Amino acid sequence: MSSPPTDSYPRTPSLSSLATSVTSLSDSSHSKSSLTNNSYRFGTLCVTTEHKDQFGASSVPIYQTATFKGLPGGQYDYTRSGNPTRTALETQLARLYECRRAFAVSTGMTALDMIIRLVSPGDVIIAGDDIYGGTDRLLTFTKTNGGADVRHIDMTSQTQLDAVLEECGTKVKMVLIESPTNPMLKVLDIKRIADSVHTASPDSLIVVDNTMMSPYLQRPLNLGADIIYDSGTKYLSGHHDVMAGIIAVEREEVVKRIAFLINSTGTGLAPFDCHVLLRGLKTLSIRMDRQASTASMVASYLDTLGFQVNFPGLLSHPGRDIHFRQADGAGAVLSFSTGDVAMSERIVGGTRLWGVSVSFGCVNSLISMPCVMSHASIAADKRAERGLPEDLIRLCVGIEDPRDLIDDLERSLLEAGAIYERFDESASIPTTPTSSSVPESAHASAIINHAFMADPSSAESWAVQRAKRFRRGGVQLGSAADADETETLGLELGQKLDIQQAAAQGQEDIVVSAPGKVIMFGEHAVVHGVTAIAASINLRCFAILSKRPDQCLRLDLPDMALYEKEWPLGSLPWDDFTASPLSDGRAPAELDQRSLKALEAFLHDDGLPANAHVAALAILYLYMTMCNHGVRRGASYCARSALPIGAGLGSSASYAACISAAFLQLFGLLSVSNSTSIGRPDTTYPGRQAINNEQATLINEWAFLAEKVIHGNPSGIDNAVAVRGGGLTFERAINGKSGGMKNLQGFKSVRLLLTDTRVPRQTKLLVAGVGERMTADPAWGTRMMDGIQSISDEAQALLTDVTKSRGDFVTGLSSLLDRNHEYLAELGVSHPALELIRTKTGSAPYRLSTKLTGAGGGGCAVTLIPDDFSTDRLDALLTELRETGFRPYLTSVGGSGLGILDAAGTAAVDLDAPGAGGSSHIPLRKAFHEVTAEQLETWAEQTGDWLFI
Ligand SMILES: Nc1ncnc2c1ncn2[C@@H]1O[C@H](COP(=O)(O)OP(=O)(O)O)[C@@H](O)[C@H]1O
Ligand SMILES: C[C@@](O)(CCOP(=O)(O)O)CC(=O)O
Repeated sequence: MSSPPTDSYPRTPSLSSLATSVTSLSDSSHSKSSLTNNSYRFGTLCVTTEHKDQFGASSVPIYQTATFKGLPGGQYDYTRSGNPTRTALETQLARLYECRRAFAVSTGMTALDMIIRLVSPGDVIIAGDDIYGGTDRLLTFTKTNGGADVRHIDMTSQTQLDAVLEECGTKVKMVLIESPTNPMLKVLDIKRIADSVHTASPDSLIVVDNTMMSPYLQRPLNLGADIIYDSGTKYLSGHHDVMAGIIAVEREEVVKRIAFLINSTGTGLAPFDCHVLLRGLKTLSIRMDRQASTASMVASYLDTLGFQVNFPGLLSHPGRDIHFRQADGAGAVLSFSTGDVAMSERIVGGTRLWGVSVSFGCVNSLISMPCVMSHASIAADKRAERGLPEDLIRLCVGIEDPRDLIDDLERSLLEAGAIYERFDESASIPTTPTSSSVPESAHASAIINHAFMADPSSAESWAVQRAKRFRRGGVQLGSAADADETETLGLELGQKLDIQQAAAQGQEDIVVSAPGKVIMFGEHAVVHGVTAIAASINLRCFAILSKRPDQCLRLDLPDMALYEKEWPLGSLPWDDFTASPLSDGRAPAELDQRSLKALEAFLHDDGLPANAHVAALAILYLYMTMCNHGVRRGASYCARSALPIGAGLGSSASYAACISAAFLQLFGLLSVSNSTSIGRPDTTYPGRQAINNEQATLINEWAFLAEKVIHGNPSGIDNAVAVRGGGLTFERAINGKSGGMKNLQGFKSVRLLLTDTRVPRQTKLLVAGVGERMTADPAWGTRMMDGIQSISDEAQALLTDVTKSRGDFVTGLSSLLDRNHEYLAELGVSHPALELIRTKTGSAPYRLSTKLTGAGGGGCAVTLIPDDFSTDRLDALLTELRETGFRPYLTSVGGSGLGILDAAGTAAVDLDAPGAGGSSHIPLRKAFHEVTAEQLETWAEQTGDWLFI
């Protein structure tokens, strides 16, 4: 086997000539020596070299010299042609590859370049269709620059191979293969390919890229290959600190030609790099063992999660049997598809321990998306043609503790919405060496760690058990028929989860509601410190929040142009979102402008109307702020309002109160129980006072924050009413005033007509407009504010004066309404439509008092209906208003504030079901979506017991 090099290629001197004091282990370099592969096993070969030097150096010295002195005929003259450090490395590589001769060149691509130069123009090279991007690039260059004719085929297909062999016959001079392939991990039958190619074209060289396996796991020269090349940058060196390429050859004539090319082109590996590679080789087998066993765990983990995993170690791998016939292990590279490029990008970007990097074989684990990284040089259409999925993720497993690697991957998968947690008990996590049952001492934990690592099968089953805690998110689109039967929680790519099953798994829904309001006196002025008087109305906003085990947030806002959005949590702009709750979970006093901007930028180009945009913004702002308390929780949230929106009846505040109460519960910052619902004084809302004052304050503070997102500079009155209910006076803490609110009972018996002009307007702009006018003319502003304050004072007195007759009370209130409206008109917030309603309601035969309510500029007018106002007249008025195009609502005021559905009493009711009224149970969320706006109130009442503030 050992045949000394001849003069036709660079001299490769005997190392023994350098030794003076060390017993020679070999008398010939680049040969299988007395320390043969038969004598020692691979791991031993790795750490024993044939090197000997004149001083007995234990480690191969670095001959950092370009030239060697001496007369012609010496063993070395010029490092391009040969260098003792390179000789030592090449000798070692030849032992590991069990070959006649190994060469070390500057990179793996250099190795391929040297090999490709062995063919001539017109020759045919057959290459696989799943090859490294750099290989593809070099082959394309060869093909397009008058070199060989390159044919890419699926090398797993004997038919395709036979077809090219048949067509090209002996013109086939080289076949390039890799097994397993990179990155699809397809397995090729090396022996079968070598045999059929050699039969069809005996001169053809079978070239195997063995980088994925290294000589430790696979030695293709024994399978009929002629040349092996290996990127030494990968497993051979193992630390990503050197670049190198290896060519291993058995046939002597090939040895000569390769040696000639390397010498001629000067591509031999530099001495220092040879030294680094030699050092890396010592740990090759031990690294590979660890990396491969962890890779097996990771592959089983991902496979159990339900991903399409490519790894020859998996029982399901189609090439498994062939692989284990020709290789000693499955290796440490695997790939998997998620079904969605963006999701894959999030997974790759979300890992911390797995480094995002090209290449593989390092002691550190790496993650990449081949299509945008290592294989980006292959054109997209070619990638598609060759079946390389754009969403493919490649994992190159290192030597870290496998549990940390799985922890890191799992977190990223969760954050990307690729998996979500199951809640069924059968999926409990197995006891692991890191669990709390493990003794604390360092010694004990070392023993357990050792046992864990030393038993690959138990480690693998640990990984499988662990994966069973999760379900896969994304893809797996259900059929249209499925869609009717299961409730789509809107997982990004249509993953379906039966809501009843979800409920059975403990994912109960949170249902909340909050009332709208009518401002009787003091709107706008309240922003500037004047007392306002307001009361809740019996039209409410409702919201349902379903906890989701996956890491996604979904918003359904049917009232906002059917706004439907879903985001994997990992895709939200966390980096720039720094707002967080106070340490006790309370709301920060002010909006964090940076966080708000980040969210605005995130939602910026969603192409939706501004009101939908701001509605989503409010939810996301509260949600992300609460998340920054410590934990991110997936949820689907849907809000619907029985209130007219943007009509001045506090739809935004009731909406904000719902967001607050729902998400506070999601994050466990609020939990209410009906055990406190003592007293139940209000017969309409049996659970009244079940939510205590402290909880009401918490909800109100968060609701105010959401109102700020929607309104910019609200006074806080709307959300105070939406949360507290009833009637109240409200003063903003501004201009040195302490601010506060007081309950008022007087409204309870008042009948109001609210007439929606249906003229859209924006509170934010109207409030800002008044502010600007006041700044421009402070004296005018003061006059306005003082006037409105005195109206509020009079109204307060009236509402609390128990001595007043009912008639005087109503008349007094009516005149205050008229006076207040005049001020509002002077503030510039009325509208012709509002004035028309005033005219209609104020003229004969009705003679009623009306004012605008809320921000004005359109929106609603409020008309006081005296107790003795006849039904006929009222009907006539309603008809007239409707015919004019307005939308009148008769309402009572002073109802309950924020309510939470008592989970214990939860039952979904289908109002349309035969014999409805509670008998037919359908998923809560589904019912919530399906009932009409008018049915919402009834649906809510029938659904269960409500707890109120
Ligand atoms: N049911 C709802 N769904 C989504 N967003 C809502 C809902 N109700 C209110 N909003 C938000 O509040 C805004 C209305 O606020 P605003 O103009 O002050 O009117 P209002 O006087 O009714 O509070 C809407 O544009 C939207 O952003
Ligand atoms: C105009 C204002 O006084 C009341 C809110 O009006 P509206 O319900 O958003 O139309 C503003 C505020 O108090 O924040």
